[in-house]
Amino acid sequence: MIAGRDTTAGTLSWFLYDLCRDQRIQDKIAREVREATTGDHQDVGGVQEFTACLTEDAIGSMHYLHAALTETLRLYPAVPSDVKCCFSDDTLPDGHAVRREDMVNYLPYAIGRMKFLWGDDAEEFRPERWLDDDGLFVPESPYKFTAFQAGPRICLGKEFAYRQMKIFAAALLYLFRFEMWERDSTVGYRSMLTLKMDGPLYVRALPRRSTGN
Ligand code: HEM
Repeated sequence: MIAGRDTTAGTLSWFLYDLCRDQRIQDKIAREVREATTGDHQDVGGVQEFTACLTEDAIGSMHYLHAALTETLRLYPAVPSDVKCCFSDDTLPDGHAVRREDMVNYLPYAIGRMKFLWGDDAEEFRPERWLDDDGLFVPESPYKFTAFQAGPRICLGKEFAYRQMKIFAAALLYLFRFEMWERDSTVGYRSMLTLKMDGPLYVRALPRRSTGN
């Protein structure tokens, strides 16, 4: 339940929060979703007609949405801290010696915000950092972007999670524009097994097509 549900649900909450704080990015994703699905035909009807346009190809072509979800996971990794147990005496890449049965924690939350890895704007939500000059998504090494862990025990549901989140986000952003209920309000986090918000996220949902964006 935690692996498959709290992770994606929590990530989508942080994603919505990020988009409420930057309407430019939100509108850009909504445009990409529209172009990839219904194109110029803006009046496809309701959610059922829209989801019929969400083909494999359409979802696969949403590079900016993919980048925005990845950027959300960089800043708000669903598993913010992960613990491992050493099978044998070893030396970590930085020269640190560990002994058999030592516990080692790594912190995707901290790693995702390190300036020496991500640049001076590491704390900024900027999906563009994941795109090449043609707007195509460029993945990072899982040893740098650690939200899904790395190596043989990397998250088994990673591709499924992206697909699920992209479908959900695309439907929401095609139909609605979201803004914070109280302008400029912020939320903090509670670090549990997964990264939770420390309170409710109050947002306002406005029908998007009537806004022209
Ligand atoms: C945003 C979504 C998700 C994130 C960030 C995430 C992250 C992770 C992380 C960090 C681990 C490694 C935990 C550890 O062993 O220390 C993991 C493992 C795993 N995840 Fe996910 N996960 C997500 C969604 C999902 C979904 C949707 C599923 C299933 C449909 C899933 C299935 C699994 C499974 C089965 C493992 C264990 C893999 C193994 O030990 O070989 N995850 N995930």
